Amino acid sequence: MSPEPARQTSPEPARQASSEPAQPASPEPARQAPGPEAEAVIRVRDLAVAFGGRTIFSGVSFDVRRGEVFVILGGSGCGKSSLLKAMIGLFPPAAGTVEILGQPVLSEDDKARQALLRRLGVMWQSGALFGSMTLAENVELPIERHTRLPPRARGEVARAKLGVVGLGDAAGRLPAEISGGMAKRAGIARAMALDPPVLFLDEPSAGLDPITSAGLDELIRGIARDLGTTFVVVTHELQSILAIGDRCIMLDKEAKGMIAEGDPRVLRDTSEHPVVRAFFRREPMAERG
Ligand SMILES: Nc1ncnc2c1ncn2[C@@H]1O[C@H](COP(=O)(O)OP(=O)(O)OP(=O)(O)O)[C@@H](O)[C@H]1O
Repeated sequence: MSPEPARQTSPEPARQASSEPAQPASPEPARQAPGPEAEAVIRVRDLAVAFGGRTIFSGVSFDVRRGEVFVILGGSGCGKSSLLKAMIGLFPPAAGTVEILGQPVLSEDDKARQALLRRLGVMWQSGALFGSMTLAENVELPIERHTRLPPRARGEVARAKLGVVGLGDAAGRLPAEISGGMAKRAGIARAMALDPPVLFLDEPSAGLDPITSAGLDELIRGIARDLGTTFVVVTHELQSILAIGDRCIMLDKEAKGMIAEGDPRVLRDTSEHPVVRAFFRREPMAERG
């Protein structure tokens, strides 16, 4: 796989003059998001998902641009995880198409489909590590399955990936010997094992305390910035959305579709949609329906 072009980064914010009062650290990205001119690495068009005749959502269309952190958000049960699964072709949608890296995810050509899947890294919310294997062995698994690298080289790649997520010293530990935050990091390292240009993360902060969650957000932003990886992240953690998201879409259970798209900070500050406002401002919603 050819290396991805480096992410365009914004210059560091100017240092404050010493006479200015210290500002609290902003949770918001201090970097330039890829603009509309950036290539779309994912194109979702008119997507609908239904289970047993029940439509979860329909008419969902958006692009994910190269190098951005794209967030799928919305309340419980609106179909975020189902959208993620449909995007990577785990099941056929009721309608619509998804193209990733210029290829349809549900290509009839099985070889092409497998080759595309190999280029996508996925970390599931429930994506537990294998308990009997060390972290390094867990990360080695996809390398062993999909490459012909000899064991020693596999081990080196696995340790390098663990180094990227700050677990270089924990390569020999078992999952039971590490914290929940470390396990998420190890899951990201495993998802990165084959250097995917696109990483999908399903609820990465679920079950983490706010400080550990903020550390994970930093990691995601760092990988996007330094390696140019494109992220698609499902989450309903407001802090995370504002910290990592370049752009987002919001799904809604009642609308059975998308109710907002854009920069999450702009949506927070300007959206007139009652559900979007309630979500970003943590306002209670009146009963709907
Ligand atoms: N394989 C399936 N078969 C039948 N129904 C399903 C299946 N997967 C999901 N659903 C239903 O689809 C709806 C959306 O589920 P989904 O998990 O995609 O929502 P979500 O927004 O990710 O929710 P949460 O934030 O609670 O994880 C739910 O009503 C769920 O029960």
